[in-house]
Amino acid sequence: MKLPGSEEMKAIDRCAIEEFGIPGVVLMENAGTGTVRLIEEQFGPLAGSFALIFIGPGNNGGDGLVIGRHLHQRGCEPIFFFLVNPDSLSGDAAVNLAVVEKLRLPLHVIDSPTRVKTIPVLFKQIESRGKPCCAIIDAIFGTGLSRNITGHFADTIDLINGRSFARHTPVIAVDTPSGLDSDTGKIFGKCVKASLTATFGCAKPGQVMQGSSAYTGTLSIIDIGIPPEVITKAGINTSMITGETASSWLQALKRQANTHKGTYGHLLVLAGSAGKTGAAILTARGAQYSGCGLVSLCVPYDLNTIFETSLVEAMTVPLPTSSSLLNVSDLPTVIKNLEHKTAVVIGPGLGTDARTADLVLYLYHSVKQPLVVDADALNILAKQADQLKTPAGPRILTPHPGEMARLIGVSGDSVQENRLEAAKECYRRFKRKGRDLVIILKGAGTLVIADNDQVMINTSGNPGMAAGGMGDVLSGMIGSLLCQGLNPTVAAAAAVFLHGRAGDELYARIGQGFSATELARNIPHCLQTLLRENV
Ligand SMILES: NC(=O)C1=CN([C@@H]2O[C@H](COP(=O)(O)OP(=O)(O)OC[C@H]3O[C@@H](n4cnc5c(N)ncnc54)[C@H](O)[C@@H]3O)[C@@H](O)[C@H]2O)[C@H](O)CC1
Ligand SMILES: [K+]
Repeated sequence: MKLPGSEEMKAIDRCAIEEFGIPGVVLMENAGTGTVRLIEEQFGPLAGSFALIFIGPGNNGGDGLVIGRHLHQRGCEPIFFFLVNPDSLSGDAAVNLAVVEKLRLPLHVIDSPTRVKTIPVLFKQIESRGKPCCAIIDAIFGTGLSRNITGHFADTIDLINGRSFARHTPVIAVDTPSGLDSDTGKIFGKCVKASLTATFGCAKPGQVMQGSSAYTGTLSIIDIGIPPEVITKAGINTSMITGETASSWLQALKRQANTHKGTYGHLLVLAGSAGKTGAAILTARGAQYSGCGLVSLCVPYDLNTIFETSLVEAMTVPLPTSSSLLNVSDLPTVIKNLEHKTAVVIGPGLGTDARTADLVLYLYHSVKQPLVVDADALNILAKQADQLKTPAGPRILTPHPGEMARLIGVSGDSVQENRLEAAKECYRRFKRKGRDLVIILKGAGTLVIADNDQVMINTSGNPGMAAGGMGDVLSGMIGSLLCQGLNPTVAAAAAVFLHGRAGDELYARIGQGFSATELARNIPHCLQTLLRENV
């Protein structure tokens, strides 16, 4: 499902209107009627009630005028609060203003902080007539918002969010909550907190970023009649990873009768050190439970017994000179064990000792197979970010925000403030000509950036997964999907969704507090469900 940014949405609008001849006022009408239908579906019949509709300066306001007119059609009285002088409206919004004026629907001009203060009194007067308020409609700003919200606009948003009246009345955001940056999910100073967002044509990247759901509430996409050819023509490279897309990708894992464990690949895991053997064990379990044929681990010699007793199905290669951590002195043994492997995972629980770092850097450059680089291996790479040469094969980097900060040399806060930009910067820094690169920025709304700057935003996952070990399981799952034949981009994106969905099933069933081990154990059931969904 495509996620056009604000400029791409404008181009889609223009294309629908100018190339395909669909009048803008028709798109606006569809936006309005679609929103009213959604309100009725979600909140029941509207007759005999009233709605407050906040109108802004642009076409978002125009949508609000259409919504008000159709509420009127349904016996719900629209009370328009214009945050600008109505005469300043132009284009399709002005067309709809003229209709509202001919219908003599009530409107108030609230174009100053003083007038904003009169809204609670106005509300009480309207409510005293005995009708309930069915909705508060935010048609102030949409994708045209371009700077921080100030003045009476800001006061109005504060009023909507902190109102003492109609506390239980749903706030419906038109196209997007006013104040939310449709591209990044950042807030332009203030932002409406909606119960429901009716967005037009496509969802926008900022609406599905980490933390955006606090402002969008339930996000519902309204079809306003934009032909799919227009969306395709727009060449949008940001999309959502949904159950539907993951299910279609995962069909490739369906097993044929005449197959054996070798059919499903052999993953080599380079992970673990004294005190952090669990990370390596979780990586192996993530691989095994997502269907990898064989899993082998190169581990420090002295820790081998721990792995052998913990991982019955996996094989271990105790590295002779690595006592408690992986040591570059064992490179010949590692190189020998790379033979006949389908994919490699390096990093979980490795530590960042100089002897380990030398091994990581050598393997980052020389491993021909797809290599998943996670955890401490990322921290080691970060120290050499500018010296890295072209690697011998595809690379999948899986940083959490802190590791991302180290990889691109910024603070953790700035990564979280603009996750999309951080992930793109990381991609630019590590991308080498002729080599597949995938960057996964983990966290709520995990981002997957792959070749040709294709950006995917994950829609599965939940706060119950904010616990140690979850990333280790994911790295094994990516390695496993690579071993089963998915290409690096699809393996990364499908694993990210499957990982989050496995967590969602546990979160729904037992709430927070489940472990990474339990999540890994839940992968087969989750995979089975997704494989069924596509049939
Ligand atoms: N295909 C579609 O998705 C359709 C979308 N529609 C709606 O149109 C808006 C986008 O309309 P636009 O006029 O470009 O922008 P806005 O309505 O969001 O208004 C922006 C308006 O406000 C000014 N402005 C920007 N920032 C600020 C600020 N901080 N303070 C004050 N004023 C600000 C700016 O100059 C603009 O004039 C889209 O979201 C949909 O709701 C169509 O109606 C149907 C097709
Ligand atoms: K809005």
